[in-house]
Order: sequence, then structure tokens, then C-alpha cells
Amino acid sequence: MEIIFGRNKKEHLEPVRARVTGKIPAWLQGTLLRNGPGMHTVGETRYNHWFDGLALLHSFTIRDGEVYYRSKYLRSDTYTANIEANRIVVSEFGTMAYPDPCKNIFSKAFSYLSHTIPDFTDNCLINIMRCGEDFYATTETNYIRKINPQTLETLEKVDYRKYVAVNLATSHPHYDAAGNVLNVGTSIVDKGKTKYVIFKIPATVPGGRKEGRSPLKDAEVFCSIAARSLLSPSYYHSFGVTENYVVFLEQPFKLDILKMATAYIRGVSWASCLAFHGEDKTHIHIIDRRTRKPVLTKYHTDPMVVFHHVNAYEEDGCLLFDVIAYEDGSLYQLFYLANLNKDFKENSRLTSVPTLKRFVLPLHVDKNAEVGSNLINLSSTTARALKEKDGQVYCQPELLYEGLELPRINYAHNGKPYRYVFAAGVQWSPIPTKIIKYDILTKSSLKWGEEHCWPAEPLFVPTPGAKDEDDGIILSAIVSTDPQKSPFLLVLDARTFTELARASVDVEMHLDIHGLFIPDAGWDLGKQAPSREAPARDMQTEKSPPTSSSSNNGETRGLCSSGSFQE
Ligand SMILES: CC1=C(/C=C/C(C)=C/C=C/C(C)=C/C=O)C(C)(C)CCC1
Ligand SMILES: [Fe+2]
Repeated sequence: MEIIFGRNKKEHLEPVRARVTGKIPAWLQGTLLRNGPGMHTVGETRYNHWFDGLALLHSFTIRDGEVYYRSKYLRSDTYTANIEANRIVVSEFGTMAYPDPCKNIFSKAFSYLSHTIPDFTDNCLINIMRCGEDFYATTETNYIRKINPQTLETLEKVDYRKYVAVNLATSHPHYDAAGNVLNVGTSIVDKGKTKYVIFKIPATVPGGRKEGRSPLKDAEVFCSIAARSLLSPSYYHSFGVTENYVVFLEQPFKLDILKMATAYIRGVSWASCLAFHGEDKTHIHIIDRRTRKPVLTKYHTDPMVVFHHVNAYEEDGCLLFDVIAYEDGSLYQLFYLANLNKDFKENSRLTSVPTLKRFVLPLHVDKNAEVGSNLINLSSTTARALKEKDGQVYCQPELLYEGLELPRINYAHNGKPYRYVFAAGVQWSPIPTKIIKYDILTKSSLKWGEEHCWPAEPLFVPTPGAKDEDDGIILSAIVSTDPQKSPFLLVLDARTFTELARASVDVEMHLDIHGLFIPDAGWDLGKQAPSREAPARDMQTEKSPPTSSSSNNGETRGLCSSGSFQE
């Protein structure tokens, strides 16, 4: 796995034409834009964890049956500071960085103190978010970076905290039909409270958006939920929506805020401040989108860890939601580069298999229902919800499918009844070896896989005017561990899972995490990024000059005076 996880990947700023075999449907015109870690060492220093790697954006532009590939490192402040210093100077999820080797005991103490109020990284490596006409690279901190989806150029750094009081936010927002964004973030010990904040970013504003005005300026808090504990809020990676409700899981996988505040001084990473509490329940919060208030019924289930919600919808007075669930929080442990690069087969064995589970919640609990009775009466599922003594509801999920992650759906069905889950198939390791189509109705599945091939998250693109949910294609970027085989963009018929085409690119491609498809806007492929950005360089040996937006004087972030982390 050294090829995939060990080496830093080069940028390809000029479009590289791919070798297409098979036939890409004529209607498929647009750009698949994806994000993921591409650089794992800077100078002599190396990151510990795969989620630490510097964000490398890449895109596949599909035009008239041809595919053009490009890639570019996100010029985050983090990237620039690291490249300038020729070593890692900004802390990431699994790596705590020490920017200025402290000269004496006083400056040492000062440096430690300033880190008790951490300012997180803007290395936005997880996903791409669309806000109206704007695109942002995202991670889970308070920073997002605007990008040019065509040239992959990095634009403004946006601090969520300027607009909504959140220190963390998911990289999996939801979109309504008008393109408005709904997301969840955590506000940590702000005015004596820790809350989960659901916020909305409108795609458009009355009178139109003024040039250069951030859509975030019009962000509003939709609802907030008090965390059960001030100093140990839940960690979460996504959430669910139906037409009328938001589903938020307060799971026993928690961030320890005191540990975070002392992490720098103790020389440990943010990752070490995350822990699974198997003795706790998972609390299921349901927010009514019409009243913007949590529903009064208290729902809970057994301890579990969920990273990805698949979909949710309402049926016959019930709320159904599907998630990929784990029995514990061990998943992130498997992504330490030491595990991935050495004895991969032994070190990255899943101890808890990611399982597609369906939960069904009664939206109205009959006061007269007997304690212990099952409140779910849907013929389509075996999921149960049991009434408890105190009026609470204990939910027992239906187990649908074992061994899948990175789920995607036909997004036209988001929040609505749906039938198909497209996902990456994982067997013994968290790195996918297959692409799966799971049919919830027939409980059957279709698979695509090839020797030495490691697929990325499969993305569904509907055929224009499609009526059937699976009328469309699946796109996935495939990397290979066979040096003879180039990476390729795979195009599958989403109905039959037969290969329609593959577009091989002679580059060393990184394994990415998430992304989106932008239907064609008729971009000029030859257009280059404005020259204020640094040209492509060999990342190992050369330094790039800073971008205009990155004047942090070699000082690091990790030290900010904003008070929302303070107690
Ligand atoms: C830097 C940082 C964080 C980063 C988390 C990351 C980078 C998570 C990535 C998750 C992925 C890629 C999941 C895929 O399913 C935290 C813990 C939120 C909080 C502290 C600062
Ligand atoms: Fe994710």
C-alpha cells in the first residue's frame, strides 16, 4: 500500500487527456470534482494519520465522450505555512505540530498557554460543498476554503465563526431543491454552553448576491440542541434529513474538551481526545423543520458509532433513517499511516464491520400504548421501537447489509422514499475493494471489482429526464496497486452495474474521500489559474512562495485568541 499511502502526489495543473475505452454516454457532460489527502510528508517531517494529509483537489472533466484530468493542492494557509517552513507546522487530526522550537522556559510556557485556545487547521481535505454558485473545500473545523471548480485555484478562507458560533462543522451538508445548504456544527463552551447548531446557508438572497459577498453572510441558525455534557460533546461526521425533520445522533463517541485544551502541552494529537464510551446510549434527536424545535419524544438506541447517514424519510407516521453503523470507534485508528504502510493486511483489519442499519421512529407515541410494546407497524421492516416506562422510546434497528461504507444515493431521493444505496464495499479493511449497489426492497446487491483496484466513493449521476431511481451512471475514481495499471475513472451503468467506459490517466493519482459532480457549464478547458498562484513544484524538495492570502509570518495557527473555546 506504499504506492497509495506512502508517496506524495504531484499536481497536474494542465488538463491531462485520458485514454477512454468503452463509450461514455453522450449526455454525460460535466466535471467530477473530488478532494482527499495527497501529501503525507513535508521536508523531513511526516504526518501520522491519513486524515492529516494536505488536501489535493482533482477533477475529471467529461466532454463529448472524452475525459480530462487535473489536480492541484489546496493552497490553504496550512499548506503555505508548511511548505514555507519545509516541515509540518500546523496540527492536524492525528499529528500535533510544534511550530517554533521554543528557546527558553518563558517562551515555552507562553507558547503552551496560547495553544489552550486552539485555532484549527484550514487543510480542507474531506469534501466539496456547493453554496449557490460558489464551491468550497471542507473539513470538520471552523474553516472552509472557497475554490474555483474549473481551475482548482484556492480562493478565500472563510471562518464559520464569523457567521455562526461553531468551532466544528460537518463536511456533509444537505441541500434542498433550491440549493440552500443545511449543516450542523458544534459550539464549544460558548457563553457557558456546548450546543449542536443546525444552520442554513441560503443559495440566493432577495435582490441577488452581490459580487464577492459570501453566502455565509446570510447564514442563519435553524435550531440548536444543548449537548448532554458541556465538556464532552459527541463527535459526528454527518446527519440526516427528511422532508419535515432533521435527524441528529448524539452518539457515545465523544470529544473530551479538557483533553483538547491540554493536548498541545501534553504533546498528543486531537485524535487522542476522541473516545468511545460503550457504557452510554446513543441519543436520537429529531428536529421538526416546520417549528424549528426538537420533537418532545426522547428516542435512544444502543451505543454505536456512525460516520455516514445514508438517507431518511417519513412513512405512515414513522421516520425511517438508514446509517452505516459500527460497534465502536476503532475505525479512525485504522487510518494511521503506520498501519496502512506496513503489514497492511494485519494492521488494518476491521474489528467492527460497517453495517447498513435501518432505524424506525414513531412520530406520535400513543399515550395508551403499553410499556414494552412495539410502536412500529410497517410491513417493510423488522426495525422496532419499544415504549419505555418513562415514555422514552428505545429503537432496535433492522440490519440490512454488512461491509459497506461511503454511501451515496440518487440525491433526488434525499429525504424521500428510496430504494438503492451505492457504496464502497469493504471486507477486512476500511479501504474499499468493491463498488456495491444494494437494493433495499429486494435485499439483493450488485458488485463491481477488479484485481489490485481500490475504488473511491461511487457517485450517482442521473440520466437527464430519468424516471427510475437507478436510471443513471456511477462514477468512481479507481487507483491501482499494480504498477502496470494506470488509475482510471470508471463509468458504470447504475441499473445493471455493467461497465460502460473507463478513462485511464497516466498519473500517480491519490485515493480521494468525497466530492460532487457539476453538470457542464461549458468551461473552457484551456483556461488556467491566474498567475498569482505558485506553479507546480516537486513537493518534497522545493518551497512554494506564499499566496497573497497567507501572511501568517511563519507563525502558526494553533494559537488564536478567539474566545469561544475558553471557559
Ligand atoms: C483537525 C480536527 C478534527 C479533524 C477531523 C477530521 C479531519 C476528520 C476526518 C474524517 C473523515 C475523513 C471521515 C471519513 O469518513 C476534529 C477531530 C474534528 C477536531 C479537532 C481538529
Ligand atoms: Fe464522509
